This record gives sequence, structure tokens and C-alpha cells, in this order.
Amino acid sequence: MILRVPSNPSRATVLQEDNQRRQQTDKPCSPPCRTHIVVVAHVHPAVQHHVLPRDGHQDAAAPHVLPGACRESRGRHNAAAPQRSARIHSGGPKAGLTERRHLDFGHFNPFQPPSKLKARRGSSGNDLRGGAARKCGYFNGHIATASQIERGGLASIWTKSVPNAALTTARPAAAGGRRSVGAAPLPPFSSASRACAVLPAGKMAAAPGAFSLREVLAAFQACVTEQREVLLGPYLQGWRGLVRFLNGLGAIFSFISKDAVTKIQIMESYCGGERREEYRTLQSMVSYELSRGLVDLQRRSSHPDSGCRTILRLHRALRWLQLFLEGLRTARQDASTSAICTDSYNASLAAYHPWVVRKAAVVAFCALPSRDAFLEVMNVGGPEEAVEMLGDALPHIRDVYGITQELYEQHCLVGVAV
Ligand SMILES: CCCCCCCCCCCCC/C=C/[C@@H](O)[C@H](COP(=O)(O)O)NC(=O)CCCCCCCCCCCCCCC
Repeated sequence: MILRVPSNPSRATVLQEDNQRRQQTDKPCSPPCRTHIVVVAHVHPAVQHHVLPRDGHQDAAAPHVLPGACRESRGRHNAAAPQRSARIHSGGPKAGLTERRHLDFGHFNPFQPPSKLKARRGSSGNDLRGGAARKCGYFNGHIATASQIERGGLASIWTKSVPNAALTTARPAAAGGRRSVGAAPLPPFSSASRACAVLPAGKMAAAPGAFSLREVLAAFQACVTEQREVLLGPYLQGWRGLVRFLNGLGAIFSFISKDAVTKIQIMESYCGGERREEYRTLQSMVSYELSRGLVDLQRRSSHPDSGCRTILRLHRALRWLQLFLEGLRTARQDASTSAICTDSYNASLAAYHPWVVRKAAVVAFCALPSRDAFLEVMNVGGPEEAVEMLGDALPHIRDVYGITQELYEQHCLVGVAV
């Protein structure tokens, strides 16, 4: 096995995500080479991969395996490029042929030192688990920005040689395979990914499907009707976007995103269920559930997952979000994101969480990147643009929060099933 590790990701030999160019560049090795892969740590929220399962649970950490040394690609890998699969060049009888295969790197442990990383076969024999490389976009507890990488701030490109035998084609989850990145059939590289191929590192591209704070905030903006009702569709849409972003921050936040996803799914089941009309707006949901006695007001019993209760949890988290984004917007450039996050959390959600959750949350916050890096991964341009956009957008979040709070107070729902 040959493992080629580019010393500078911006010079990594990578595949141009463009069919036309690919045809020009995908030349068989001469002489035929053996399997080799290159793992390049790079920056993006996982959402930019277009491969998240519906519930948003995906190891954003999965490193990208890029084409190896035998390929003469003229393109540069862009962090934001959607990557649906690894491309592996196999030797032996298939020498010279290019195969597209899927790699599942399983759950990534951010605390595991790179020296301990091991590729091993899963019990099903069809996946590769154990974390084959450092989380891309996540380095020593920080999200590395594209510009950091460019400057060499991401000191290492963690690599792991992967035995040929362990590289197996993914099976869709429905067929008994493990749920994993790109488990869906792999479409050919599309022209849609072209935009990502040649952007210079340091510019976070708004790749198609990439997380963009703009879209999340637009969803919250779209929540409020002229009658000052809150539409649950866009509300959940906004939360889905936030969860995608959270997943991109790393596995350390997965206990938070899992809880949010559970709550989003509960609401989705109502909003898409038989009674969907009753769940069109927050107001209709509250009156429907209260009038039918579908809410456990004192303690969880026969209606443990009412819409009112579930939205209340998200509503409290929205308060955190509002405080956090406000803090981020108004803080000094060198402010600590983790401190802003902790303060916002202590002023909102923490009061409703038990000790163990509070501790875990605060530990996770320590892994947040610097303010500028954080603003950059919001994908709305540089930090200044992000700050400006936050200024425009925060009133909408505040509005949604205010309407919900008022409604819940009116109906004595603020402490529902504590
Ligand atoms: C910037 C990243 C930091 C994210 C921090 C989020 C706030 C910390 C929340 C900690 C939640 C811990 C998980 C468990 C919570 C539950 O115990 C608790 C109670 O639920 P139960 O009554 O059903 O038992 N659940 C909750 O309070 C709901 C929490 C929902 C948290 C959703 C957080 C999503 C955060 C999205 C971040 C996106 C940042 C965007 C910036 C552009």
C-alpha cells in the first residue's frame, strides 16, 4: 500500500469534481499502481456532503478519502465540496480501473490521539470502523477554518493506511448495512459539485446544500404569519438546519444534537400525521392539545411527548440561541466563543438541566472554535458579513421566541411536565 500524504492540503492531489475534467484527468496509472489513498483533513460542516441521513445524525467527522497519488488531477479540493464517496484506485487484477466505493469510518472519537487510530473491520465485515483519521474540520477541539489550513494552522493531515480488504462497498441500511455516510446509491459526480472544485482555500464556499446561517434564519423569519401565528413547518426547518450545523462541529456535540433530533422527529410525526391540520401553527397545536387533554401539565404520564411539551424544550433552546448569537455578534474579535456559549447557556437552558447535563454541555463548549472561525463556518462570507447578517436576522428569532413565550404564558404552559 502506498499512502501519499500531501504536506499542504491546498496542493493535495485531488479529483476535480467535474465530469468533463474528470474524463480528462482520470487516466489509469502507468505503470499500474497499488491501492493508495490520501486522507486530507479539511473544513466543512458535514451538511455540505449531501449525505446526512434524514435524522441529521451523521458523523460529521468522517474524513474524506481523496484520490491518490496515481491521479494527475489539476483540480484543487475545496473544503465545501460535496463528497459522496471515496474514490479508490485498486491494484491487482483491476489495476488501472477506478472504483467508486463507500467508506464508513464509523464513530469518531475526538479524544483519541491519532497514533492510536486503527482501522478495523466491523463485525458485519462490511464497514470500516474505528476512525481512520482525525476528524476533518475538527482539530484539537477546534474547527479549523479553511484559512487556518491554508496558513498551515492545521498542522497535520492525519492519515491511516487502510487495508484493501477492509474497503468494501456500502450496503444501504435497508439491506442490513450500517447506516453510514453515503449509504444511498452513489450518483455520478454532478455539475452541481463543480462550483466547489477550484475555490481557493480560505474562502468558505456556499456549496450547494451547504449549511448557511442565512437559510436557517430565513426559516425562522418565515415562521411568523401576518396574524402573528408561528408556522411549525418553517420552525422545524430552522431547527433542522441548526442541527446540521451542530453535527458539523464534531462528535462531542452529538449528545446535544441527538436530543434536538428526537424532539424534531416527535414534532414531525405530528405535523405529518393524521392531525396535521391541527399542527400547522403553534397556536392551533396548543388549542388542539389542551382542548383534548393531550398535555401532561404536572408530570409526564399518559402524554409524555405532547407537542406542547416538546416545543417548550426547543423554545428554551431558542432562547439560548438568541443570547448566543447576540453575544457572538457584539463580542470583540478575540472573544472566546466558549465563554459566550457558556454565559448564554447559564442564562437560559441550564436552569432546566440536571447537573450532569450542565457539566457535559460546558465541557463540550470548550471545544468551540474562536469567534472568527465560528463566524466563518456559518457560511455567509467573512466575519464582518456574518455579524451584519446576525444583526438583520436576530429580530426574527426574537420575534418567534416572544410570540411563543406569550402564548405559553397565556396557557400556563411554561412549566409543562417539568
Ligand atoms: C454552538 C454549539 C453549542 C450548542 C449548545 C446548545 C445548548 C446546550 C444544550 C444542552 C442540551 C443537552 C442535551 C439534553 C437535553 C435534555 O435533557 C433536555 C430536556 O429534554 P427532556 O425534558 O425531553 O428530557 N433537552 C433540551 O433542553 C432541548 C435541548 C435542545 C438543544 C438544541 C441545541 C441546538 C443547538 C444548535 C446550535 C447551532 C448554533 C448555530 C450557530 C449558527
